Amino acid sequence: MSDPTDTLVDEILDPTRRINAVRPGRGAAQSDPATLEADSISAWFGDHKVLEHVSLTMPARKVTALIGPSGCGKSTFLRILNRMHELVGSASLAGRVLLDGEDIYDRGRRITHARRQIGMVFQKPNPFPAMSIYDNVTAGLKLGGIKAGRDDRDALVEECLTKAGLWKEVRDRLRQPGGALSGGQQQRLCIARSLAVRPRVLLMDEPCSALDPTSTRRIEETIHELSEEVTIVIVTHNMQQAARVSDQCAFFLAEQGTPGAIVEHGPTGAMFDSPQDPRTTDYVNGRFG
Ligand SMILES: Nc1ncnc2c1ncn2[C@@H]1O[C@H](COP(=O)(O)OP(=O)(O)OP(=O)(O)O)[C@@H](O)[C@H]1O
Repeated sequence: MSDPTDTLVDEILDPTRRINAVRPGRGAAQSDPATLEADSISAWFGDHKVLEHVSLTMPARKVTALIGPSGCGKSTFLRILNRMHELVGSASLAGRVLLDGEDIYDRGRRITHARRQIGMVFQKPNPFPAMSIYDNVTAGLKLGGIKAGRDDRDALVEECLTKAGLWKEVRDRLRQPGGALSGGQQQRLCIARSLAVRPRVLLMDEPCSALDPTSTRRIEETIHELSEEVTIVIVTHNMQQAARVSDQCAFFLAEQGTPGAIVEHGPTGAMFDSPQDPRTTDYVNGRFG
């Protein structure tokens, strides 16, 4: 796993982002939720093939859950969706990832272009612990040397913390360190930080696995509230969570040493109530994995 801070820095290095980043509520065209489409993705670490011909459409304004047993390639697939996979030295891939029809892997397309439009929230909350809550949200702007007036920054901080469901809890202590928040609050702060650069897609890699049930519920509410603002793709091991938060699910499986592939995908209700493949039935009913 690469250092998420690098991603954050990369996300905001393009100065064309300036207007959208600092003007809450404007720049709708560039920050509208996008449809993400994986087209026949295969992936390797060295000569170990871990994904084979994975195709999946993740529609705009919907929550897509990636489910499946450990090691079937869910996180690898997620990292391919915002070009983080290529940060691993031995990693390679084939296939295309289309963001509203444009391949993020096209020659000549900068890696930063994908990263700033497709944000990521990690398993373990990773705010800058000594930095204030306020500065955590605006960290991306500062690291990129993007200048914003005080009023714009204040508005952006309030907007992003509100969207992340944290504003009411921290509005009176914005100058306190991010590290002083609870685990669940830290994760929502990380979501707010991701939103500050106005991504069109938000990838979440088991965002609740380090959190207690109450914080988990709060993050799930946040995911629900955000889905109108940004396309969401979430990896989760928790079947109840997948059922609660997602509109559609994709079930990944790597059988007997074969690379991971999607066994079945579809609307979440159908995946849980009437799966087509017996392996999906067994997995969603907790018979393996
Ligand atoms: N950096 C890496 N170098 C080499 N192999 C890796 C690397 N990351 C993952 N793999 C391998 O790729 C395969 C898929 O791993 P991945 O983490 O994508 O699965 P996963 O479904 O997300 O698992 P989990 O649910 O346990 O997180 C596994 O065999 C894993 O060992």
